[in-house]
Amino acid sequence: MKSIVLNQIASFSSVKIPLPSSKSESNRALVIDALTKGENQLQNLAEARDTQTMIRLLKENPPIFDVLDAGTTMRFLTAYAAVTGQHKVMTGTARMCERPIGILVDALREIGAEIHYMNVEGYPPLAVHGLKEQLTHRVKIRGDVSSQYISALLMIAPILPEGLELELEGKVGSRTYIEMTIQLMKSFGVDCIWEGNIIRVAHQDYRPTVFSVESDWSGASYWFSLVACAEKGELFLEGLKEESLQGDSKIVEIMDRLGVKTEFKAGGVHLSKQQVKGLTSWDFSDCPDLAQTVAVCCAIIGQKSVFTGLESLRIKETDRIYALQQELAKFNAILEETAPEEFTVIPSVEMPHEVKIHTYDDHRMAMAFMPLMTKTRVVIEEPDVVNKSYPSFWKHVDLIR
Ligand SMILES: O=C(O)C1=C[C@@H](OP(=O)(O)O)[C@@H](O)[C@H](O)C1
Ligand SMILES: C=C(OP(=O)(O)O)C(=O)O
Repeated sequence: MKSIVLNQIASFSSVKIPLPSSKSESNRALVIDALTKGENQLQNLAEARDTQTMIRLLKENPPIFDVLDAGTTMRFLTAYAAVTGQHKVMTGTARMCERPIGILVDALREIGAEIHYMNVEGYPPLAVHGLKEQLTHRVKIRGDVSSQYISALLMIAPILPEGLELELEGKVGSRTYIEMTIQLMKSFGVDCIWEGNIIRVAHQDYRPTVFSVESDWSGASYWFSLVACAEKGELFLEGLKEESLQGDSKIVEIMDRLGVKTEFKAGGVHLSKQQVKGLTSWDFSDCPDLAQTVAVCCAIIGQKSVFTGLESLRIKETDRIYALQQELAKFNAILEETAPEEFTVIPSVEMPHEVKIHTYDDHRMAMAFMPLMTKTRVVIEEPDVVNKSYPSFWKHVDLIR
């Protein structure tokens, strides 16, 4: 599909949204399942392309692991191939081959894996020749580029004959995703000890487990934003629970400030409108995937706000800072770098009659701009990008229209 047209709709009545499952939880459960040779029962796995790609590669076990544009699949399967002693080529889309992986490769090489860059040093494609012998159980690793390298190493750590001790250096971004990995490993019977900047994992066995994946809080964020932007409207988001492994559940707190009341009920959450309390600033270090949702929401509802912790956005599916700046400008809003690594959202003062949003091969660009339909007619280009994490997204948008 070339584009999708969202006609203006300022209000809607009560609608139920059957949220998809989390791709982050699914991809961790799948790697752990593969490491335990599939003795688990995994329920509610995500429909996300990133998860379906993981399932297919693990099942078919081709010599080339083409992960497409899935960051977790690339990072987790590189570590998986290394620890299981396999010869694999790891590759993906052109953009995936621009997303750094050197920090993970260095750590795996120190542990004893043989890995070669096939094109550019520090980036996929890679030729992985698995580990023959563990050379060390102590590795230092930078925490400020991607937490996925740390999660990848943690999940293979109990399989290593000597276990693993990771020393995290510098600022640790996306910390909640590391916590998610540790919690998930615990569900499968493995203990990690995290003290200060050291995480220790002894050699131990994963225990066969029945594991059910939760609904996706990152996907839920677009619906929170829709309620914040609408004149009137209520939503019921199915499957979300108050206690979650996902750091993106922070959206409840953020949206409480932007005019959304959240009530946890049996079977999900009920969202309704409340008075805007104001959001003067927010640090997105622990929830980078929420930044686009919240930036667009602030720009629409007239909330000037200062955002920090956006460093990792430049190396995701696209340069998300650049993409946001370009697309917000189309309805006269600004994302301005007001200090090093500090960005201010300056809301729209005048809304055009139609806005055409370019999506930059980034699912979150398409979904974050959907709530703009409460103010004007929106055309979203290449809407199928949502398949990466939320293939049923536009079907769910149709429930509102
Ligand atoms: O571990 C995960 O499941 C993820 C970690 C985050 O990436 P970084 O650690 O690279 O910030 C996040 O942006 C991504 O969508 C999913
Ligand atoms: C950054 C994302 O995913 P990944 O890094 O796994 O490609 C995302 O889903 O927003």
